[in-house]
Amino acid sequence: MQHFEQSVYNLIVETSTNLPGDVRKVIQAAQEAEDRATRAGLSLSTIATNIEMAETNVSPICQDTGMPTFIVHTPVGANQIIMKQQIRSAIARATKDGKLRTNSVDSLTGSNTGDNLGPGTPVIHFEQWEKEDVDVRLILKGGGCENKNIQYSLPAEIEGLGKAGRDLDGIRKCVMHAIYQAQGQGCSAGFIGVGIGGDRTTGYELAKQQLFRHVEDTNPIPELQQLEEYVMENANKLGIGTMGFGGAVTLLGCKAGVMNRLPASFFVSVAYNCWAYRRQGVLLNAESGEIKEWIYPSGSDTPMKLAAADAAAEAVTEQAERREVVLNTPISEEQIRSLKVGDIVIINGEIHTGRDALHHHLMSHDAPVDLNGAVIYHCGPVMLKDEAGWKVKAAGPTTSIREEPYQGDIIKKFGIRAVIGKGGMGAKTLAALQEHGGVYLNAIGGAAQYYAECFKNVNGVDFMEFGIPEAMWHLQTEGFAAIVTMDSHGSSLHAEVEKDSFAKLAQFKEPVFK
Ligand SMILES: O=C(O)C[C@H](O)C(=O)O
Ligand code: SF4
Repeated sequence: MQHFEQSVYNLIVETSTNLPGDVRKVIQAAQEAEDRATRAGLSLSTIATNIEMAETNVSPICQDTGMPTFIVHTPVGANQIIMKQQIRSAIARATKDGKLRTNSVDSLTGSNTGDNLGPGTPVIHFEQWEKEDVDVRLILKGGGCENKNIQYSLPAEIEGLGKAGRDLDGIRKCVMHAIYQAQGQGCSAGFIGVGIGGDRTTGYELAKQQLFRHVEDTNPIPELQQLEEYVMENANKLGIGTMGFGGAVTLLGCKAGVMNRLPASFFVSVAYNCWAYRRQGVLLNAESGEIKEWIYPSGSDTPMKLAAADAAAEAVTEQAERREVVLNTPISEEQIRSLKVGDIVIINGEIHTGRDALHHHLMSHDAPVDLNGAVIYHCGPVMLKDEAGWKVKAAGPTTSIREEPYQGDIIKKFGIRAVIGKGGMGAKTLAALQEHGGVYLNAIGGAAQYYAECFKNVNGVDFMEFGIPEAMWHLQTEGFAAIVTMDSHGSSLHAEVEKDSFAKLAQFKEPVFK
């Protein structure tokens, strides 16, 4: 097994940087289905470009490289203790090389271990089988989409859909609601794994296991095949679209599995995965540990480029028609008040990253830099340091709604004019934007390579003690494009899409499966 560790390292790098062919195909199909002149269409071409960039740069597709979760099948008698040690060293090495973000955080102290190792991380499941080879599969599922997982206990009264019983039709309602409640916050268009039955723990596990299925496969259980087909036919009618901007494509895949349950329990667990659906696998020679074959089609065989170049050309034409405003930091109130939902903003100058730990801190402390007229970017980047200093390796937006309890107060306290993130924010922030004169700018979630290119220099960093993702990075920025989705006049695209999709959810109320 001398090559085992290297093979696992290669698997990690491939999973983080090269989206598999079956996933790429459905993203391409979404591009075809979506009107390219819309916000959703433009976002999909950015996503396609980002997928290509990650492959070329051998850098993370999305900065959130998730909870590394391995499922390993070994021949009887194989030494699992050594395998576990080697998986852990491969994880630490991939982290050091900037292929994974430092994602393992002490839940009590908040300190980041810095190497992705710690109690519970990475997750490794072993299973023995009677074959000769070792099968290692890995999924990197990010925190934003993980937060949109949901579990239902039937029978239940489901918001917008009424009564859901302990039958296939009740399950159908849970799944439709799960897609609705994710809105754009899990970086739609997404994939869902559904686990029917089990207990609360095994139900979620079953849901996540479904994400290891091939996108094109067919469910062998007729009822579940029917369910999957129904969901694929109907989910897009919710109109949530890419990043929750509204649009024709909301869901890219649905896979359901079933297991027995206790008489008293009936759980339906849904694992939501963003478009950055990073999972791969390798079959290894059990003697040498060398890779014999890859389990999922390689992304390199399905280039996004044609589609990306084509769409980019159209996007240029489109941008000529769309209002585009260039803003240099610090930004004045007058400039902000002139912006409306739908405008595209291009930001130049220094901006500052800030997410959960920073927002909490700023509630009761001063800021280390002047934030008057500033732009805060909800982002936890992948950073690497060499002799020349820090470099941004991947830097897409994080889900903004987590900052909802703080954002309005912080905007007013420090005089911030723009907040960049994804998925939108709530009523409290909207009111603060209106009162103080601020905007919320939505960037494309997961497009971490695309945005990393906009950061020309790392001017400085504060709060390194929060760990790399949570630190406050001061970034010299050029040409960062984002869409105004909440303005200073009380308009919010997110509130609109949520309201529209809720109205559309009601069409799925009547029973379908008897
Ligand atoms: O932690 C992050 O960088 C992003 C997260 O995956 C999110 O979707 O909010
Ligand atoms: S930022 Fe979006 S694409 Fe990246 S892990 Fe989170 S949900 Fe997925």
